[in-house]
Amino acid sequence: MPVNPHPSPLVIATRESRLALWQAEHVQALLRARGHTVSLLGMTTLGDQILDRSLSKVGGKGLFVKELETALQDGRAQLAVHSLKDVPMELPEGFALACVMEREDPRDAFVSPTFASLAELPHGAVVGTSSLRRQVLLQALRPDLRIEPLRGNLDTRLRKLDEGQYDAIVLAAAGLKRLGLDARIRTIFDPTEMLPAAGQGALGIEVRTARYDLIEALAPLAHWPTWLTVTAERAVSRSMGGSCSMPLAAHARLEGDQLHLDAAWGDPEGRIPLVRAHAAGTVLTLEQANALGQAVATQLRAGGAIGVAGAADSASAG
Ligand SMILES: NCc1[nH]cc(CCC(=O)O)c1CC(=O)O
Repeated sequence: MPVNPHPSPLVIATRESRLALWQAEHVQALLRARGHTVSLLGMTTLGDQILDRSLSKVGGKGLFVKELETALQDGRAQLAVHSLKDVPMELPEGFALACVMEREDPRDAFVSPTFASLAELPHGAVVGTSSLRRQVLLQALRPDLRIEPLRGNLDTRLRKLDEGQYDAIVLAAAGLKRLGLDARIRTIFDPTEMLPAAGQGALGIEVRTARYDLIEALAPLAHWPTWLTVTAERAVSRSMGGSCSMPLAAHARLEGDQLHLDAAWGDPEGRIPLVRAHAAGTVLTLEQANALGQAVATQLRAGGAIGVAGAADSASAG
C-alpha cells in the first residue's frame, strides 16, 4: 500500500464518552497506519450535558452531532466519527458522510446480573431502555414486562443495572464488544425477534462536502458491503419521516448480490400489533439500496405504520 509522504495533519472531533473515544481512536490508528498525522479534539455536546430531560424536546439526536459539525465548519477539526445509528438521516447543507466502515455486530444484547435470557425473566420484571424501538419489540415478545426509561452512556446504564434499578437492560452488542464488556452479555438476540436499529454497529465519518481530498483519503477505510446495507436501512427511516426517535427497526444483510431488508414499526401505545415488512433485491449501488429502503417503508405504511416522530425520551437511546 502506498503511504502518503506529505500528509497534512488531521484532527478528529469526538464526543468524550468511552465509546466515542474508542471509535475516534480506532479511526486515528487506521489513518496513522496509512501515514497520516492525526490528533483528537474531545468535545462535550449539549446532548451529553442534558441528562434530565427528553432530548426530543430540545432538539433530538442531532444534539450529539451539531457541535462536532461546528468544529468542522470552524476548521478546528476535519473529521467527525459517529455511531451511524446516532447520525440524523439528513445532514445539514455542506456536510456529508465521506465513509462508512465495516460493521461490528449489529445485534442487540440482553444484559442482566440475574437472568440468562429474556425467556427467563419472571412475570412483570423491569427492563430498562429509553429506545422506543426496543420498547415496542420487547412488548411484542413479552407484554407482561415493565419497561422503564434508562438514559446515559454505556457505563452509566450498566451502573444503574448493577444498582438494582432494573432486572435487565438491552444494549447494542457492538458498543459492549468495543469496550471489552462482552462478558456482560447474557444472550445476543436473534434479529428476527429484536430487529436492530438502522445503522447499528457501523461507524460513519463526516466531513465538509468541500473536502474532496479527505473523501479520497478516507476511501481505503470504507467497507462497501456495510455501506450498501446501512444505506438501505437508513432509507427506511428517512422515508418514514427521518427521525431517530421513532419506534422503528431496520436491518439488512447481503447474501451474494441480494440485499435482504427487514423492518418493523410498533405503536408505542400498543393499539395495533407490530407492523413488519421485508424486501430483497440485487443491490450494487447506493441508489438501488435507497430504492429498496423506500419500498420497505411503503410496505410499512400500507400495514398501518405511522411516519411521525416518536414520543419523549427516545433520543439517543438505541
Ligand atoms: N444510542 C446510543 C448508542 N449509539 C451507538 C451505540 C452502540 C454502538 C453502535 O450501535 O454502533 C449506542 C448504545 C446502545 O444502543 O446500546
